[in-house]
Amino acid sequence: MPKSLHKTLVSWIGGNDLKAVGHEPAGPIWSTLKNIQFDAVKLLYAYPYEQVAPYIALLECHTDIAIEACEVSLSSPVNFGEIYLAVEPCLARLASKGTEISILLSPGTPAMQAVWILLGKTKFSAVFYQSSLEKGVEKVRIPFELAAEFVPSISVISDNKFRALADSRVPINAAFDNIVTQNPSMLLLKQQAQMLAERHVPVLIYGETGTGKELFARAIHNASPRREKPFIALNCGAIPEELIDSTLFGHKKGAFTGAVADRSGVFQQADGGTLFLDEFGELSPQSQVRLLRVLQEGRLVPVGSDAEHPVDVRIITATHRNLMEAVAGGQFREDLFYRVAVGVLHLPPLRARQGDLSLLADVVLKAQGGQDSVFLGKKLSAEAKKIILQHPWRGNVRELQSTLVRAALWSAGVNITGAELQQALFTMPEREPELLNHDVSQGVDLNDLMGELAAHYIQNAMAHTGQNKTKAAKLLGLKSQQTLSNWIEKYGIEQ
Ligand SMILES: Nc1ncnc2c1ncn2[C@@H]1O[C@H](COP(=O)(O)OP(=O)(O)OP(=O)(O)O)[C@@H](O)[C@H]1O
Repeated sequence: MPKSLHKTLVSWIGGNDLKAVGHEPAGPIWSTLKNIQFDAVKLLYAYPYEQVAPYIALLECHTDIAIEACEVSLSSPVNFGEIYLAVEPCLARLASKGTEISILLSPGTPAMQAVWILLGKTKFSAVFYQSSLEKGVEKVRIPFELAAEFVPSISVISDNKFRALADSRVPINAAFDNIVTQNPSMLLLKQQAQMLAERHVPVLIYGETGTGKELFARAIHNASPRREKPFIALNCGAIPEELIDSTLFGHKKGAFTGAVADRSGVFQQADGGTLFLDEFGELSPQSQVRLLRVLQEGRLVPVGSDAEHPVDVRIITATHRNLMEAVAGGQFREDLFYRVAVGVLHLPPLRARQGDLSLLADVVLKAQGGQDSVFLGKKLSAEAKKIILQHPWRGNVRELQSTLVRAALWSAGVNITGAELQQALFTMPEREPELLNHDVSQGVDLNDLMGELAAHYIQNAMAHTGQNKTKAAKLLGLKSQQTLSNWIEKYGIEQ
């Protein structure tokens, strides 16, 4: 039978693919090409050409199918707007030739995966694959229709609108004014959050504690068409397992001991509005199943009741855990992950937000002045600002806020001095590394410990240099590539 369609695999080139250079090709792309028959492969990459060229050459030696690789310039691998603008024309060109598009989801960042799913499930009808060491290459079943279930108006959102929204000159909605920043990556995140606010898609916010996940969630709600309806926040990690069902879905009087009256759950309280599920990664496997069912069916049954209630909430989830890793490790349900991880935002920790410390400090002090006259007119002296800029904030805006409040409370005059700020800082004791913590009286195996240390740094250096032994040896202060190989062999270090 003649082939009617050209079957093309499309993928970003990821770090695990590049590791293959110098050996047999490995990584998700090669595994997929080995296992599934395609007519062509189209690869996008945001790594420097020098790093990618040897990989492509290696692939070409091992396969006869046509390989086309295309460099994409991204200011950040999580920039949704830029990723969209790179990916959309590529898929459009393939679709216009009648190509059967298959997308490999594994390589790339969660933002890249989210854009693949958005486009591959809406504008272009694509088949999805993923490849992992544990499960090999699999076709991915994405058990929902984005266009039908989440974005009924997708067809009326024109490319121009999407492009305009992706363009950083779009004015930020006032709902985002509370998010104080002058850091370029945070400004972009505000733009992306605004894009997501306008559409009824679930949002997943990653970030260390106190980085502003709830602040973003509230801003998304306030900028969305649901702004007049409730915003309900729930910390999933703080609810005991036996109460999670009734907290989420409500209960009938008498459903269990202590249920003295009917009570609505957060889904009902947030009806028509937004439900923010913080510490989402902490939900137990049982709760994950029940939540998934409610999200799939759009209906819930309160504990102890027979009556079904329709669910009309927008879900925003937040976590500090890497959920992709939790999915790979089997602790988090993959189907639930894909259901909530449509719009993904990664909030950087405070220590990575250049330019924000000083600005935030001023805003926090001013805001505190509005709440309590004790703080009115308090200012940071130049010395206090210097200490703030030099302090290794662990990532947390809350830590900065409470330090400033303490310093302002203790300061005698209008100006907070350096000494007053220093006094207000809590310094965390450094944790002694495990490696130095063994009890010698119980005996230690020095060779094992040396091997552990060597493996840690050698693997890091190899990853950092794209598996280039000469460069890695240099980074580790070793004489040559041969010396590095000797270490690898001596301690049996896996690469
Ligand atoms: N960019 C910012 N501008 C102004 N305030 C901020 C900013 N980021 C965080 N904050 C403030 O820091 C505090 C912590 O923020 P938030 O509760 O949103 O963090 P979170 O990531 O949800 O924390 P957790 O993970 O602990 O729940 C809040 O008082 C918030 O207003």
